[in-house]
Amino acid sequence: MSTPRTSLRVGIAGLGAVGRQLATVLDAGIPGLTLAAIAVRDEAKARASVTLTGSPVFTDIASLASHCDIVVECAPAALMRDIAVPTLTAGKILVALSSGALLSNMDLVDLAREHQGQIIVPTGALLGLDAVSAAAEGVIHSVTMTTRKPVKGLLGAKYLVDNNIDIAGITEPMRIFSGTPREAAVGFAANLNVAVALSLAGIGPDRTKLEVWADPNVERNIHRIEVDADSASFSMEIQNIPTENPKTGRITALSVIAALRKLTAPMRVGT
Ligand SMILES: NC(=O)C1=CN([C@@H]2O[C@H](COP(=O)(O)OP(=O)(O)OC[C@H]3O[C@@H](n4cnc5c(N)ncnc54)[C@H](OP(=O)(O)O)[C@@H]3O)[C@@H](O)[C@H]2O)C=CC1
Ligand SMILES: O=C([O-])CC(=O)C(=O)O
Repeated sequence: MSTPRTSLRVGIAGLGAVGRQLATVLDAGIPGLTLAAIAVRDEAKARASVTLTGSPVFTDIASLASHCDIVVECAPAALMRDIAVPTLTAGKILVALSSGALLSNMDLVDLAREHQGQIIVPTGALLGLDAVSAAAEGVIHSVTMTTRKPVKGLLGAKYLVDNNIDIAGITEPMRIFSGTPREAAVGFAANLNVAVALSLAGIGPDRTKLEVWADPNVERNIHRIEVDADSASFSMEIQNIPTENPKTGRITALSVIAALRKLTAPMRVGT
């Protein structure tokens, strides 16, 4: 009989909207995956925010990697390096949700290569990165994404503050940004990680085109993508139901679970 695959120890960095959902699903039991540790900054508050039957270690982000084989980064973007460097230096896997923060820290890819670690950017709150990466094996002519979010999913973004754009009282949809994912990663660090993930799968953060609308008439975070390539043209749209964090869709944590399952599954579906 062959040796059974060992269980991969998963660590969660940041117990917010995504982290709590991930912790709950992992704690309920997924074959091949064990919730080993959670990095938080206020342990008492974190323990009170989630009900777990298992006993993961509660620790800080500097020590997290030492308890795990995989670290899922679901913390504010500004903490990306603090989480990624110890994980990748130890040759482990980093699942990066604050994908916008990767653009200004691309040396992390070299660090992963040097230590045989790996950075996984999951599809997260988006869709279709399988088709976009397949098309990128040929020639993609253009990728355009239009994001439409309720006002509360955008309030407080740096771009709005820096440009004195007031969306609080709008009664009609308002186009608030037209540019690239690279620009959005700076101006909307907590709102448009999906655009950066799309760009990394396709034609990069400077050639991908992005429009962002604040829309008082929608309740979901809606992303529409149009791709024109030499292999296919396709368009797709996702309408995300927000979590308790209005910026974050419910499907985000589920996308991470699906990606983690593929690491040990005897059959993988999708690229
Ligand atoms: N790629 C994608 O598709 C998506 C990416 N995202 C991104 O994923 C990340 C997580 O999203 P979400 O869960 O909604 O965010 P939340 O704001 O709900 O959660 C972030 C958590 O990080 C914690 N945190 C802050 N500082 C530290 C620290 N020093 N050590 C440990 N924990 C800390 C916060 O704790 P405290 O409660 O103490 O403040 C909070 O619980 C964000 O960057 C978001 O932009 C989100 C959705 C989709
Ligand atoms: O891009 C993000 O970080 C989150 C997002 O739009 C969504 O959840 O729909």
